Formats: sequence, C-alpha cells, structure tokens
Amino acid sequence: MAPTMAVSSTDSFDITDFVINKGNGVKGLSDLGIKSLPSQYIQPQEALINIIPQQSIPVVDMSNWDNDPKVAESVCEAAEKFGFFQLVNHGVPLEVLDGVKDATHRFFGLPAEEKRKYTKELSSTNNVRFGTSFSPDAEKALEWKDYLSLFYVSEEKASALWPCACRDEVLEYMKRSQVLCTKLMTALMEKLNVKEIDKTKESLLMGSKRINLNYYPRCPNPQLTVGVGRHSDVSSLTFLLQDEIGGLYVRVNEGKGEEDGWVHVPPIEGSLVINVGDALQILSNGRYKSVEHCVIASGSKNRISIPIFVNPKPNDVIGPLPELINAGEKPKYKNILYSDYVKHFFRKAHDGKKTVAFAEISS
Ligand SMILES: CC(C)(COP(=O)(O)OP(=O)(O)OC[C@H]1O[C@@H](n2cnc3c(N)ncnc32)[C@H](O)[C@@H]1OP(=O)(O)O)[C@@H](O)C(=O)NCCC(=O)NCCSC(=O)/C=C/c1ccc(O)cc1
Ligand SMILES: O=C(O)CCC(=O)C(=O)O
Ligand SMILES: [Fe+2]
Repeated sequence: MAPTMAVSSTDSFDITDFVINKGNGVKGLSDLGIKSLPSQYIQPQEALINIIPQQSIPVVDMSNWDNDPKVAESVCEAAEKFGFFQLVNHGVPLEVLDGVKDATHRFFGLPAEEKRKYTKELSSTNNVRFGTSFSPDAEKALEWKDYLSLFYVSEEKASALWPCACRDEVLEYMKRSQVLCTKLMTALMEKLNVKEIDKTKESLLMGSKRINLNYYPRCPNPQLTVGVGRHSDVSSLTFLLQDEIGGLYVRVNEGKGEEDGWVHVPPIEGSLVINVGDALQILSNGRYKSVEHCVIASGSKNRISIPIFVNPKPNDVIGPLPELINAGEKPKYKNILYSDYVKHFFRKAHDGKKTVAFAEISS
C-alpha cells in the first residue's frame, strides 16, 4: 500500500540504500510521493531522443497465417526492414496475456522485504533476480525501472524457484507463446534458405528463455530520466507484452539517409511486439538486424511490460549460420560463446547497439 507521507526532498536519505539494498526499488521512491527526481536518475542530454511523429512500425494480422503465404512474407519483410513489428491475432489468448499482466502487478505490489529476497545478494538462485535500473554498478545515471528477471531452465525448477505471486501465470504465458515462436522462427529461417530447424538450430534460435517483468512507476520529472536507455536486446527474438500506457520508442532510418529518429510503439490491446535481437543478427549474418529501442518514463501512470527473450542456450557458440556461409556470404561475425556475449552486455550501461561490436570481424 502507498505510504501517505509526501516527501518533498530525498536529500536527507541514502537513495542507493533505500532503492537497491533495501529492495524498495524506484516503485518505493514513487510511492513515497517524492516531488522531484533524485539527482542519481538525471540522464545526460544525449540520452533523450528526436521523435518522428509521422512514422510507425508495421502491424501484421496473423489470422490467415495458415492459408496465405503473404502473411509470413510480411513478417519476414518487417523483420528485415524494421527489426520491430506488432502482431495481432497471433493465437496467444487474451486471458493468458491479462493473467500475466495481473501477476506482474501482484508481484510488484508485494512488500519490499518480500521482493528483496530475490535480489542478486539474497536470491537462492541465479535464475531469479529482482533488481532496479539495468546495471547500477556500471551506470553514470540510474534508470527509472524495477524488474524481476526469470531464467527458464525447466518447469520443475520454475515451479520450485520462481515467486509464487506470479509463477503460474508467467509459465502459462511462456507455454502458450511457444507455438507462435516456432512459427515465426520457421518463416524467418525459410527466407534465409534454411529449410529445417533441426536440434542444433532449435538450440541456437530458441534454446533458452528469459522472461522479465518490468515495472516503471510514475515519475516526478519524466523528461529528465529514462525508463530504459537505448539498447538492442541480446536475444534472438523478443516477444514483448506491454500495457495500455505507452512509452516504448524504436529507432528508425539509422544510416538510411532519411531523418534518423525514434517512433512510438502505440499499445494495441491483445497485440504482441516482436523484435529482432543481436543473436539473430549474428546468426543471420546481418540479414535481420537488431534495433535500438528505449522507454521514456511516465509522469502520470505506473507502466508494466513483459518481454520474453528467446535466446540461444548459454553454452552455444553463435556465429553466421553455415547455410549462409556455404552459399558464399562473407562472415561478418566471429563465433563466440553466447554466455560471454550476454555477460559483456550486462557488464556495461546501456549504450545503443555497441554490444554487437564484441562479435564483429573487423575489416
Ligand atoms: C550470462 C547469464 C545471463 C548469467 O550467467 P551466470 O553464470 O549466472 O553469471 P553471473 O550471475 O555472474 O552474471 C553475469 C553478469 O550478468 C549480470 N546479470 C545476470 N542476470 C542478469 C539479469 N537478469 N539482469 C541484469 N543483469 C544480470 C550479473 O549481475 C553479472 O554482472 P556482475 O555482477 O556485474 O558481474 C547466463 O544466464 C546466460 O548466458 N543466459 C543466456 C540467456 C540470457 O539470459 N540471455 C539474455 C536475454 S536478455 C535480453 O536480450 C535483454 C535483456 C535486457 C534486460 C534489461 C534491459 O534494460 C534491456 C534488455
Ligand atoms: O518496456 C518496454 O516496452 C521495453 C523493455 C525493453 O526494451 C527490455 O526489457 O528489453
Ligand atoms: Fe529491450
């Protein structure tokens, strides 16, 4: 429950201790009713963005997927041109989406002492992590977001280790989105002339999953900070469920000679936002590109979002797929251990698409 005390200044107490160590998160700060943004959250000017109002990312209706090959064609085209698109009529039931959104609110509504049990320091497992911002030790300015990150190993482990406030709904959402995931991957691979997703490819494309529950509380000076800074995901594909508040922006036209800027991803009830991540960029030798995105903070509402990061297995070695190289393409990326790539990503603050350089073959 939100405390009634309205705090005009947070100068008198240790923000890091309150937000990070005590497990209150930025939700705790927001619930205190602070009237101005603590200095730790003030982002440098370059983090703020040039918004292009006229453009948007594609919306693909999947109703006719089985009968009309043009639907898969539009998915592949959206993945190639934009790296980001929304899907409607994708087959994951609305009740499942609503269930996981309710479960997210339930988890973040728990008392700080409960959530604190899942911090890096106290969590009994690396597979469950409650945290705030992205990489607080490495960041010059903190991000206005709390999260619960759940790494899926098996149903048994998830049942035993994930917080019961959200476990069942999150598992259901993961299970019910698997068919969609396989459909999209199959189409994206066919377009690359990869005819079959065998066991090796299944592992590289969707061998592991991480689901994050993101909570962006109402912020006193939203224009001075960010919810999530500019980054690309390190996944192969990300399936993002957002609520009705909005605030996700995607970079368009980078290096294309047109106005480089950011477009809003408007919430569409029942839709899923799909984006290409770095792992698929590397596996496809740059044919599908991961795209920078960021989230602005809201001055009036608490927002949630729930990304499922579909990834290679941590121990997989990723590099351009042999089919592409055998067809004569020059590899743009080295072969690297996927967990090394992810560790490199988590070790630094968000910095656009710079993680990809870790895998690039310098020309
Ligand atoms: C490398 C992993 C993630 C952890 O391996 P570990 O052996 O348990 O290693 P550590 O526990 O030592 O974690 C390495 C570093 O990563 C950090 N980390 C460990 N999980 C986490 C965690 N969920 N969160 C944010 N730091 C973490 C962790 O704090 C640590 O940083 P540091 O303490 O500073 O050395 C391993 O599980 C792994 O390879 N997983 C593969 C699948 C995977 O998780 N892929 C990532 C998909 S996530 C994605 O695409 C985008 C995520 C994202 C997330 C937030 C955003 O704002 C934007 C994007
Ligand atoms: O909250 C969102 O809309 C996007 C979050 C995001 O980009 C991420 O968690 O990687
Ligand atoms: Fe992201």
